[in-house]
Amino acid sequence: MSPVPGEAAEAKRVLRRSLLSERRARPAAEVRRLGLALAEVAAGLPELEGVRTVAAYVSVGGEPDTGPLVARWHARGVRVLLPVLLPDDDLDWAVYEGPASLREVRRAGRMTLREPAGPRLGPGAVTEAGAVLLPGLAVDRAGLRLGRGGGSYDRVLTRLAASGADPLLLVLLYEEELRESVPAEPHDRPVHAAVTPAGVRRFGG
Ligand SMILES: Nc1nc2c(c(=O)[nH]1)N(C=O)[C@@H](CNc1ccc(C(=O)N[C@@H](CCC(=O)O)C(=O)O)cc1)CN2
Ligand SMILES: Nc1ncnc2c1ncn2[C@@H]1O[C@H](COP(=O)(O)OP(=O)(O)OP(=O)(O)O)[C@@H](O)[C@H]1O
Repeated sequence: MSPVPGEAAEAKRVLRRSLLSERRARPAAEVRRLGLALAEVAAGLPELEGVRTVAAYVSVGGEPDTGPLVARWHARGVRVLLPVLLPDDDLDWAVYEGPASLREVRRAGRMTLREPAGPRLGPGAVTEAGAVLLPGLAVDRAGLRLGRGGGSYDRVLTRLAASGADPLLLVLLYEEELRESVPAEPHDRPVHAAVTPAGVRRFGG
C-alpha cells in the first residue's frame, strides 16, 4: 500500500493500461485454446465439489475465456449467476440459461458485454453463491486483485463480507498476470485462488 494518497490509484491506472493492451494483442485462437486449459484446471478444484450455485461472468475480447468453464458448470446442473452492470457500476444478477439467454449490451465508451436477459434477482443474489469468479487483470502473491476500476467487484466483496457469506473467490488469469505485487488501496480484499492455464495458485491460510 502506498503512503501517499492517490499514488496507488494512479499506479493502478498505469498497470491497467499496460495489461489491457497485452490482452488486446492476444490472438483469438490463443484465447480459445487457453480457455479450454483454464476450464480444465478450474473444474478440477476440490474446493468446488458440492457447490450448487456459482457467480461467474461472460468474458469478452482478450479476457481469459470463461466460456468453457461456464458451459461445463451449466451442463453439470450448477446454477450459474451472471452479472448485469447497473448505471452506478454496481452489479445485479440473473441465472444463465444457455447461450440463447445472453444478449449483447453496449454502453457508451465501454466494451460490449454479454449479459443474461432473464429475470434479475437483485444485487444481493451473489451471496447465494458457493464460489465467485471475479474478473481481474492481475493478482499478486498476497491474492490482491487488480480489477477494471469500476469498483463493481469491490462492492461485491463488501456485500459478501457483510452477509457473512464466505464463498471461494477465484480469478482466471494468463500466466504473466500473476505478479509479485500489485498496487493496493485500503478497500482492496484478497481472493483465495488464481487459476492460470498452467495450474492453480492459492493464497493465504
Ligand atoms: N466480461 C466482463 N464482464 C463484466 C466485467 C468484466 O470485467 N468483464 N465487469 C467488471 O467489473 C463488470 C462490468 N464492468 C465494466 C467495467 C468497465 C468496462 C469498460 O469498458 N471499461 C473501459 C475503460 C473505460 C471505462 O471504464 O469506461 C475499458 O475496459 O476499455 C466495462 C465493464 C461486470 N461484467
Ligand atoms: N465497497 C465499495 N463501495 C463503493 N465503492 C467502492 C467500494 N470499494 C471500492 N470502491 C470504489 O471503487 C472505485 C474503483 O476501485 P478500484 O480501483 O479498486 O477498482 P477495481 O478493484 O480495480 O475494480 P473492480 O472491483 O470493478 O474489479 C474506487 O473509486 C473505490 O473508492
